[in-house]
Amino acid sequence: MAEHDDNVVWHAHPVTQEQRERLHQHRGAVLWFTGLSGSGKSTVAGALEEALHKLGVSTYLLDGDNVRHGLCRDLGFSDADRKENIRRVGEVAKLMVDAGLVVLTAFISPHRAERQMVRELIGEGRFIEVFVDTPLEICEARDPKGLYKKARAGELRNFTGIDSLYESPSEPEIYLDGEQLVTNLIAQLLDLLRRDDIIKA
Ligand SMILES: Nc1ncnc2c1ncn2[C@@H]1O[C@H](COP(=O)(O)OS(=O)(=O)O)[C@@H](OP(=O)(O)O)[C@H]1O
Ligand SMILES: Nc1ncnc2c1ncn2[C@@H]1O[C@H](COP(=O)(O)OP(=O)(O)O)[C@@H](O)[C@H]1O
Repeated sequence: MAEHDDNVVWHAHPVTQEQRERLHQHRGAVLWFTGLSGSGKSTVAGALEEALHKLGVSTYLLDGDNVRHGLCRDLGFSDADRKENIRRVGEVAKLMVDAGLVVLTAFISPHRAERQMVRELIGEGRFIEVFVDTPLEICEARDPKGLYKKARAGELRNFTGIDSLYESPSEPEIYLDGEQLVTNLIAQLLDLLRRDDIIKA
């Protein structure tokens, strides 16, 4: 892969992030959902986006399943490919935060190192790590896509939680009990966004 070229110079444009944020009447930030497959990332992120949209917040939801159909369609589930997946999504999220959006991302993002990489890329105060903590047994019982069944049968390799590692966040900005009602989880997330002055109280 080509590295950064010294002949490529950053260009500062006249309209700033601050001006875009003023227009949106809220700050730009990323809610980075992480958790096992089936933990509830997409469901909770989708419901939160709906609630924010009703409040007039400009949002965008980046979802692993969807991004892997386009931007990351060339990537699989080896450690190296997962790392590249998260790097690309982190860069896209950064641009969207610069545009002044509240970005929601729903990726397993199983490794601490990659989540830390995105945290540093986005910057403290704008990166909100949301740990959807649902026990493996519950995720496996939910199994909406039948993938755990396939992984247990040996038909799917490197499946997170089965034969590929998930490293739980040690200090997420918010911890969600993935067995609670989705409405309770949304209330907790909206409280956090108001408390951190991302959206208006
Ligand atoms: N081997 C393996 N391990 C984990 N997940 C797998 C695998 N193969 C396919 N899938 C499906 O891909 C979805 C996870 O993609 P992500 O981009 O979120 O993964 S990662 O962050 O790069 O680890 C994940 O979606 P979610 O269930 O929504 O998490 C699965 O449906
Ligand atoms: N808080 C919750 N309580 C009960 N079921 C849930 C909850 N959150 C998600 N689910 C269900 O669990 C399954 C997996 O949710 P999903 O959002 O697809 O997880 P992920 O995106 O983490 O793979 C879906 O069938 C969904 O309806």
